[in-house]
Amino acid sequence: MQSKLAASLVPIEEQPHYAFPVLVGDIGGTNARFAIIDGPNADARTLPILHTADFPTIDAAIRENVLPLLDAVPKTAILAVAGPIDGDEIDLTNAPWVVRPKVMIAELGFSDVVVINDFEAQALAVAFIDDENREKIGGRDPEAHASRLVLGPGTGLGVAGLVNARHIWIPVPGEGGHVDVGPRTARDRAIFPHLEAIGGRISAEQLLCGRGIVNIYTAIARADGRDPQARQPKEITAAALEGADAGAVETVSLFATYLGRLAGDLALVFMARGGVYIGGGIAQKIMAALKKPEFRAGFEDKAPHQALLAEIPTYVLTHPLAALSGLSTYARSPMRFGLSTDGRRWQA
Ligand SMILES: Nc1ncnc2c1ncn2[C@@H]1O[C@H](COP(=O)(O)OP(=O)(O)OP(=O)(O)O)[C@@H](O)[C@H]1O
Repeated sequence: MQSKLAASLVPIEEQPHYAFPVLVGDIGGTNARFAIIDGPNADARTLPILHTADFPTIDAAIRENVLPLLDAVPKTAILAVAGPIDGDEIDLTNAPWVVRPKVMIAELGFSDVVVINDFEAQALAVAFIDDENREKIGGRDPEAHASRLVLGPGTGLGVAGLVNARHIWIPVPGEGGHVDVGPRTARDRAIFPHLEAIGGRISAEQLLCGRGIVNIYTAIARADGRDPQARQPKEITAAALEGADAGAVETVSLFATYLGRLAGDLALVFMARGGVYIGGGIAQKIMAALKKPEFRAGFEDKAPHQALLAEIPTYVLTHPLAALSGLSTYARSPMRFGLSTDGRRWQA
């Protein structure tokens, strides 16, 4: 009775319908991942991951390395991008690509192009996730219909909420990766002056992404009076997991603490009793470090709300292509989601 009422409240003309084949794409600052869905009941077939730096434009990447692998030109493209969607030319925040849906329709042969935020796509994935695709790190069982939160360090730091209302899941995108962060402990107060302020402040993304790992590592060295070595994020996390370099070990420990603190703050904002999910490329690679006490301690240490946070479960998303899986579920059954396509859908 209740679900019939809910369905009747969603005007049918507001529920999009997509023609197959549908190409789904997750376009990050470093990696571009695609999958093709041939029909409403077909499995998504994932295509080889491309590096954005290897192609001058997204159109060249699709024309040269996606379309030749397909039996037919996709009718629909649903793309998730790391960047604000405002108009017909969508710039990626951390890469030189520009997504031009009108040009894609004219030159690549698509009839329908939808562009959403990449963490909105992660939120779609979290709506119907199962235990196989997540690893729990602390907390009680989630409340099935309570709000959820997904955040993920990658090339940048993405954040989205996921709210259940009127029996559908509504992703809430935002720029939560750019909130201010500040020092709490004496050690933080020694390290923070050595972090570069941008526009007079330190934002979460300056600590919680690939570049952020390097920033923490460098600031620790400077705080300790050492010249920092130039190292890649993956070299620092590999050295930390081997226990080979004290600066690297502390970097990953602080990264886990800072990620836990931010996740806890945002869980309070969303009252995320449905669970907090850590996506992005880095979390899966440092799972062992996130399972140590620092992450949950940072998450729960929120007086006067420690008891509330202690109950909220945190997970690492272990699906290797979570955003694509969310986009695929959405392409097949958009009516299960409250995803607005206003200003984000272009049709031939
Ligand atoms: N083992 C590792 N440890 C730490 N950082 C890593 C590791 N491997 C890759 N990275 C960093 O992860 C980042 C890439 O993350 P990801 O794979 O999520 O890419 P992306 O989807 O293109 O990013 P985004 O969606 O944030 O733009 C790069 O900054 C890279 O240096």
